[in-house]
Amino acid sequence: MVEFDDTFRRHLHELFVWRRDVRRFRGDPLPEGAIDRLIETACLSPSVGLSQPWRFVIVDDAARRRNVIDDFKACNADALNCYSGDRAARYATLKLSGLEQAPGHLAVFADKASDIGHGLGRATMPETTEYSVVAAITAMWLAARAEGIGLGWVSILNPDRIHAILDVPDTWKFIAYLCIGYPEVECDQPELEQAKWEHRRGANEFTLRR
Ligand SMILES: Cc1cc2c(cc1C)N(C[C@H](O)[C@H](O)[C@H](O)COP(=O)(O)O)c1[nH]c(=O)[nH]c(=O)c1N2
Repeated sequence: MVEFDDTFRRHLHELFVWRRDVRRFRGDPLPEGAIDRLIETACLSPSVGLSQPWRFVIVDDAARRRNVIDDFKACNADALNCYSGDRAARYATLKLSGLEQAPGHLAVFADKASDIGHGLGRATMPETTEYSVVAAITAMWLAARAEGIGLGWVSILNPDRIHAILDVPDTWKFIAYLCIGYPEVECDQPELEQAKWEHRRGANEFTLRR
């Protein structure tokens, strides 16, 4: 039996407050096995029918990393073109990935064809497979922060292109590309809020009572 006391709860809350999406990484490498440890923690996450549909690809190959960075640049240029005026000018100043600096690159997929879990919970909501993978990424994000390691989620990518670059099975759906490394700074405020792109709103704005 494990009990969590008030001190732990306070620290846990601090972990939620101080977890950040990190795009600015220091150059120093991650300790040996750090990404493997994060993956092991991620595998403790809830998953529909205990299907554990998460699939991880540690991307170390320099040519594949370069191709991912090139894809990000192309997608980010396209995204910029979707804005105009002041919003476009502001978008252009944002740093939206740490792909070039991050010592760790980790792609995460959802295996849509796996029999693990025997389909339990997925019949009416097949998208619960993807939800399970996102739950695992969240666990990894927090576990990383607890070790002082920063994680940045990059979605400004073309999923088909990432599939081809990483040469993974067709049944794997691309969920996330994660940059992992030590952050340049720690902060309790989202970078997009600091950049005045958007501000964080409170729970009352998103909660209904019926
Ligand atoms: C599914 C998904 C996809 C993305 C993100 C997040 C999530 C959940 N975020 C990070 C996002 O901007 C960030 O979480 C919010 O701005 C809130 O900041 P904190 O995470 O609290 O620091 C993100 N950030 C970024 O710079 N480039 C990106 O492509 C993405 N993509």
